[in-house]
Amino acid sequence: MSHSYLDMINDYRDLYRLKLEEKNRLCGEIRQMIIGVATENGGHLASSLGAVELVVALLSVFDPMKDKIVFDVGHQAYAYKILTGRKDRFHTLRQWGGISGFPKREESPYDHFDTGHAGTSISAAMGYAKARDLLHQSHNVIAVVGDASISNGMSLEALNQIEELKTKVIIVLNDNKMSINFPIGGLAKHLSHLSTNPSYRKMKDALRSACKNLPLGGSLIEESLKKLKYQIKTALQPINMFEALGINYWGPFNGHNLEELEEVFKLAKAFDESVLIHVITKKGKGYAPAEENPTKYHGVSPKRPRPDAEIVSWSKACAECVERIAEKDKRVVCLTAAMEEGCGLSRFKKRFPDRFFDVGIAEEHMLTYAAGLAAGGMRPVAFIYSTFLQRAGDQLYHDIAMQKLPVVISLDRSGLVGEDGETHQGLLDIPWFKSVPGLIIASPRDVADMEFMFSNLIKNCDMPAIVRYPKGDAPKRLARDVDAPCAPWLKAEVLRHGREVLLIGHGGVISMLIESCNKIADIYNIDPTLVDLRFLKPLDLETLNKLFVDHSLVIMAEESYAIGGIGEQLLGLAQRVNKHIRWEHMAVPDLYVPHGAKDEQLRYVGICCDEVVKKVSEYLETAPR
Ligand SMILES: Cc1ncc(C[n+]2csc(CCOP(=O)(O)OP(=O)(O)O)c2C)c(N)n1
Ligand SMILES: CC(=O)[C@@H](O)[C@H](O)COP(=O)(O)O
Ligand SMILES: [Mg+2]
Repeated sequence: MSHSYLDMINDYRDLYRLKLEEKNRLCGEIRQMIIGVATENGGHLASSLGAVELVVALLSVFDPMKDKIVFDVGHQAYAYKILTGRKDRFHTLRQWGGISGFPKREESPYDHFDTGHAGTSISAAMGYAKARDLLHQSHNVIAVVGDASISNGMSLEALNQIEELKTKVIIVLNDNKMSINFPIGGLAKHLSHLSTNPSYRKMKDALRSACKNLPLGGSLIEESLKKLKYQIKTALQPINMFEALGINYWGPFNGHNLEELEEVFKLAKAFDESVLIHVITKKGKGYAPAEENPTKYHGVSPKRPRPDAEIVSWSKACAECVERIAEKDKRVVCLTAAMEEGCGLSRFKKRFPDRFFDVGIAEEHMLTYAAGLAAGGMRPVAFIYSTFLQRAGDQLYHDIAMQKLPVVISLDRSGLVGEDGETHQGLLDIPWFKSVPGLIIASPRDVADMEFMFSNLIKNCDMPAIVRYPKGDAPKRLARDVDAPCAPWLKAEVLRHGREVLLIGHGGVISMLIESCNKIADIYNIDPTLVDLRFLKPLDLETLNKLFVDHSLVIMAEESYAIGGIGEQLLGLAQRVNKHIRWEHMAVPDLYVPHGAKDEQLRYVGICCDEVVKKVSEYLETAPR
């Protein structure tokens, strides 16, 4: 499709040149660009398609060169990127060295706040607004937040404070009646009440008459705003949570009607208090498959050769493993924080609806709810991405581990995650949680060990535990004879008995270390030893100390930050038993790993076979032969 209007304009600054009808056509062209690039590169298709008119109207009324527009999660901001100077680079979306899939300050002066985790936009906008007031500046601050993200704890904490802060923030609530799946809870019901309540008709009429005075400005607008406030208050007699918190509520408006949106944004710009503008949009708008199935098209994967049907994802394998245990053990319940599909739980939900809980975007609540379930005699398994567990660190420590409650955290997307980039990497779970006393941390290399670990944890262990695994496909059996049993509980497993060079790893790096052993043997005629730690807490020091004594070079690899990694902990132990040992820790350095394919990220941080071989060659150059 030719992009005549998109070609006609450089960026948002040229929007004023387009008539309303032309702007609507521009929205169609922007949609086509988003569909084309996200289908190729992967990305958040449905959310961005639903926010096109919202973005065009915002950029027609506000100037992102001075006004601060903060997106919540930021996965709906593709049209914003296209219209703020990245139209010609949009085809590099989420690719290594390309533009990020989320707003990123270092990428553009128009991106005012880095986002990726839900619930941050209102707090950040309030900070921007208060700074503006204290510095006697006069720009506008706008938070764009979805109907599920506004239910996140952080959003509610911010909404609670906003009235007292006596500063003006414009909140655009983008209500498409969807999270990734359907939104849960009382707030979702309240929003649908607000969208359908007839008394809002009166308010919209009042808003419309106030808009008529806009061009005149001055005292007339003052007058009509005063009248507007009174009419809104009377119109909104039925409880409205935002009004109850002292926040002006306007809406609902049609989030695909450019004229209506621009009108209300202009009024909000002239208004002298914080206001929440409730807009109704369709997730996936303009692309029938995404409109029909916004869950499936929330995030689309980059085009890659189809893995063979045999291969199963870690998420699916773990969920099905827990499902089999739940068949026999009625105490087992599964929890997710709005990530049912991502964590592979849809089948569990269908089979055990009474033992499945989607708490919404509420990780903190999920963990302490799981603690209560465990205290009450259940065996909760909380499925959560490593990056999102960062939100619930204290709940894991204070509410679960300290009370020794048997909650199992099924920790998905641990390690490097690929195209979502910095905000979604799973690199902190080991440094943060290996210090939690009494917590078991398991890191299986294959499905066989994962099943052994979940089964033992749920059936025989009254301990809090994490089972961590990476994004992507799970090897059914790796370095394991067909009918060989799993290694003993809490023991490390020597996968290859060799000499001089010792490779240590766990979870997703084991297959790379196996490949490295073969290369080292071929090139240097050295037969390395390879150990799978399997358990990161407690560590199997008995096995490890014996190995440290007998080897002179140790290369320890893990997809975790080096600082606080297991490799850092083991170094001290190794030097105690063999002060001549040479130690190499292959882990993520002290930096944020940008978006791109996972193998590009692994090479960038040096967790790869070539790096292992290089370290062995450097060692051989100096080691006495
Ligand atoms: C703290 C946190 N938990 C979970 C997620 C995963 N996530 C990304 S978008 C999303 C749904 C957001 O729904 P909504 O705010 O309504 O935006 P929409 O996608 O409908 O436009 C979720 C759960 C996240 N980004 N951050
Ligand atoms: C925006 C967001 O946080 C989620 O959509 C996340 O991108 C899902 O990640 P996966 O694609 O790995 O399930
Ligand atoms: Mg939504």
